[in-house]
Amino acid sequence: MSMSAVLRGRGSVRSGLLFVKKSYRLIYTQKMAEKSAEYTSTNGFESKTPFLIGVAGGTASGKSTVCQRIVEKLGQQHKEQTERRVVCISQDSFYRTLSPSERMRAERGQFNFDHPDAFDDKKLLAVLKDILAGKKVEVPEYDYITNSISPHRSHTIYPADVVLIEGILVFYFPEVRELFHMKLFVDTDSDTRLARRVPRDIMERGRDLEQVLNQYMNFVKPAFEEFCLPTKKFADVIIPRGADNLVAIDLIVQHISDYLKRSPSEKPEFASVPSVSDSPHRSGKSGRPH
Ligand SMILES: Nc1ncnc2c1ncn2[C@@H]1O[C@H](COP(=O)(O)OP(=O)(O)O)[C@@H](O)[C@H]1O
Ligand SMILES: O=c1ccn([C@@H]2O[C@H](COP(=O)(O)O)[C@@H](O)[C@H]2O)c(=O)[nH]1
Repeated sequence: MSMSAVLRGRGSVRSGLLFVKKSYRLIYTQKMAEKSAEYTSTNGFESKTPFLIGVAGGTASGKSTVCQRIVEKLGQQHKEQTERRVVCISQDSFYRTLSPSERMRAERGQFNFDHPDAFDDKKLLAVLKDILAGKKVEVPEYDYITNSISPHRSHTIYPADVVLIEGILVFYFPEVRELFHMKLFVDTDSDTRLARRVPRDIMERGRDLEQVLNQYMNFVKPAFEEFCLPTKKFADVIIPRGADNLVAIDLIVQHISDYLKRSPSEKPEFASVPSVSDSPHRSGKSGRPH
């Protein structure tokens, strides 16, 4: 693939960042290729550090699903944790511990979990730095029913080649943002996101309809507009329609794969990356309509 191949959709390239609106062709820009060559120094860490990818986007935009697709396409989903070369972390694991009065408000759906202050950004930064330093880290599991970190459940993240961290505000904190080698923004329209969040929160997060809608109107929507949406401008790649966008996901996977091959660190033995023409979308096997 030519280094100067440029995506020529209805997107635009500004200051080396790629803004993609609706249609895609190729996703490499000269700037991105140059950035690949700078892999050893882009975030101030040594060359053996993992390729760190931030995945931002509104609630229920499909961030986790996009990460899952990337893991699958890199052939990692069935590997043991210790063998995985691509791992995913959620920013939700870095919600801070609430005070007793905040906890009472949270139980009534009156705490703003979409505000940057709800996160322990210092801890998130420290953990990401440890990951970049090639250390094994423990990442707690967040419990949306108790609105707190599970005291007894955490995941060990072993040194990996690619680490994805997804969350509504992963691009909000400048020191965290600067660590990423690649920044993705999952751009799914608000109606779709709300339509997905309602059943998810009722079925998986122990809420009732009134609670979900009140929280959405009072906190989630205003905070998305104030804190999350403005971070879209930091993205290298914007993914319209989230996980439905198989073309974008294939191109990103291809880029990660190429990026890793070009780095001076160990060459990962990823499963072969399917070409765009192999994707289920193109071969008519897509499960989900656009
Ligand atoms: N492309 C899609 N089509 C249909 N449902 C989807 C799609 N992407 C995600 N979902 C569903 O929407 C909900 C939120 O998706 P998720 O990936 O967890 O979003 P996020 O991580 O941004 O909160 C989940 O129930 C998921 O199964
Ligand atoms: O205790 C909590 C913690 C978070 N939330 C909501 O979760 C979303 C972020 O998770 P996504 O998977 O990206 O949707 C955020 O909008 C919070 O409102 C919660 O309801 N309770």
